[in-house]
Amino acid sequence: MWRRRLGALLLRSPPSSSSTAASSCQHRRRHLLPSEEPLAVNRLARLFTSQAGSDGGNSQKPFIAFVLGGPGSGKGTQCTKIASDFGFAHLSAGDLLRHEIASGSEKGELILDTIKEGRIVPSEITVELIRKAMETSNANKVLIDGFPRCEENRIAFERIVGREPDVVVFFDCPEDEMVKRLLGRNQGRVDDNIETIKKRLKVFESLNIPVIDYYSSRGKVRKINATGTADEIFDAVHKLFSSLRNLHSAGSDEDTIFQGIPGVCLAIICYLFFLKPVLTLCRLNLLCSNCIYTLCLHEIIPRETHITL
Ligand SMILES: Nc1ncnc2c1ncn2[C@@H]1O[C@H](COP(=O)(O)OP(=O)(O)OP(=O)(O)O)[C@@H](O)[C@H]1O
Ligand SMILES: Nc1ccn([C@@H]2O[C@H](COP(=O)(O)O)[C@@H](O)[C@H]2O)c(=O)n1
Repeated sequence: MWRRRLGALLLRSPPSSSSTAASSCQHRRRHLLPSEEPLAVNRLARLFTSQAGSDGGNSQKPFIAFVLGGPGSGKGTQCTKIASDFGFAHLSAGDLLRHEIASGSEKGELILDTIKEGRIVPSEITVELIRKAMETSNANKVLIDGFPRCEENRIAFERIVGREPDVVVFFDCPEDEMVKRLLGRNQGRVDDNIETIKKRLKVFESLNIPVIDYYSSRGKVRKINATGTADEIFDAVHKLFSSLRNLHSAGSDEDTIFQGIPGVCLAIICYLFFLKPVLTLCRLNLLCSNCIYTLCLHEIIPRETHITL
């Protein structure tokens, strides 16, 4: 796997088409034409890609945004807009669970009872549905809406999917506004009644807020004020995602990422050639053992260690 990653680091990627508490939780680029490639880059690329496999698919890990907020804070509404403007696949944990009920699966009854009670479905079930949906979508940018709802969800995702999110978007909305929105939703949901809504709000406070706090401590949370009209909120969301896209051009359809050129000389050659900054592996500007270690063991170099010239 790390070999594929090494290859991806130096190869140009082709433009892609646009594309309350559960029982368990309660326990708490720019394209280089081949002929134009500078010699040094060519050599380096060969060095890495001679070992790299080609799977012909989306070998990049997807950019993952978790979208959190209380019930009725507008997560689903905003995710639809984000997906449409930024080409994300929108995976709603609640929708996946409701589809599972509708499919007549043997887990359906347990899921329905749990949703009616406003509690959280066992993480293994939800994470497996998300994992399958991610695999099916094969998207390079994924919004996971309404997940993780508790620490158990979060830990199960990290274990089963083997990833942390790139960013966590938190829609911050006052309770009375959320209740008003849910009571007016009119989509026939079994949990849009005042009794269940009160339970969901309690679960949000007791189980979901700690997850948001956890990701805050890791610098991943971007809080959005979720009051105002959906369009007003989306203005802020749009700004946020525009800046994320610029920061991590991962998955951007227009920009080809060219990253991972080790060595300041190569980075300068690339800069002159591409007339744009090139990401380098580390501040030492050498393909030193630390970078190799990071590549091999973690398959990806943390974005925080990338620098632009
Ligand atoms: N900014 C807004 N102002 C008023 N109503 C809104 C706003 N955003 C969404 N709504 C409405 O509020 C209701 C709940 O919105 P939405 O389904 O997006 O919330 P959610 O956070 O996904 O809820 P849940 O967690 O229950 O799925 C919907 O009827 C939606 O049309
Ligand atoms: N990670 C999750 C997400 C949702 N649920 C259950 O589904 C209900 C509805 O979810 P929405 O995101 O559509 O509001 C929610 O109240 C939970 O019962 C879950 O268990 N785990």
